[in-house]
Amino acid sequence: MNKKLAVIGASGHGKVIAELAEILGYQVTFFDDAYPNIVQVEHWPIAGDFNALLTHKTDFCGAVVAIGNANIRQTITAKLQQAEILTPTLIHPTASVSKYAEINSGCVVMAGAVVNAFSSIGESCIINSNAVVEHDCQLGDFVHICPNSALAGGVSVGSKSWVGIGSQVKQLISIGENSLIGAGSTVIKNIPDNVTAFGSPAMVIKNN
Ligand SMILES: CC(=O)SCCNC(=O)CCNC(=O)[C@H](O)C(C)(C)COP(=O)(O)OP(=O)(O)OC[C@H]1O[C@@H](n2cnc3c(N)ncnc32)[C@H](O)[C@@H]1OP(=O)(O)O
Repeated sequence: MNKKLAVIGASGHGKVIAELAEILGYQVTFFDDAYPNIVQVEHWPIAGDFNALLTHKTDFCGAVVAIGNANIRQTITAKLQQAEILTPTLIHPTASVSKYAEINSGCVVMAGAVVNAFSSIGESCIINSNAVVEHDCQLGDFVHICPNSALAGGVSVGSKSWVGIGSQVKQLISIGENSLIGAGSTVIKNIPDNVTAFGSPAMVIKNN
């Protein structure tokens, strides 16, 4: 079986994904639009830009978008789907994912993360190292739950929102779409769409 996986984005996040993919038995090839200005990331060569991947797509069993920016992740994911390139979900062996949870395609679930029963994770989400998504949470597409953040039971997070590192969200809270929760926040009231909020308790600071 072809286990050659394209990783798009030669970033720090890309390096973590590359190692995760290797742990899962894939052979990693990077693609990045900075090519040919950048031809290598650590010991991994960069094979070309995104168009090069499209040209050689039949060489690969799929691709992972290793880009933190949700809008860019969304755009590239759409192009991959248009090109009929599969976007597998990668789950680290030390992550704990309930058999009753649903995780859509293109997600990465990093080391030590927990996704508990009856939670639903949208497309191309990042559940980062040691993040906790408790029972009955609903995450839209392209969400990022940063390292060491915890969503209590029944929390919803709208598409393209970002919960910053080391934050916690009280049970049944709703965070809107395209919103950003700053690092180290405690969210105890609902957060609307398109805002940045931070602090303990988290307050809306600005419109995005
Ligand atoms: C594997 C990984 O690396 S995953 C990435 C993890 N990274 C994160 O989670 C980062 C999340 N980002 C943040 O927390 C950012 O600080 C943001 C987005 C909330 C704000 O960023 P900016 O809009 O650039 O704000 P800026 O840095 O200019 O700060 C503005 C003010 O808010 C304060 N502030 C910024 N972030 C926070 C925060 N999280 N909590 C409390 N205060 C904050 C600053 O101290 C500053 O205060 P001052 O005006 O009194 O000096």
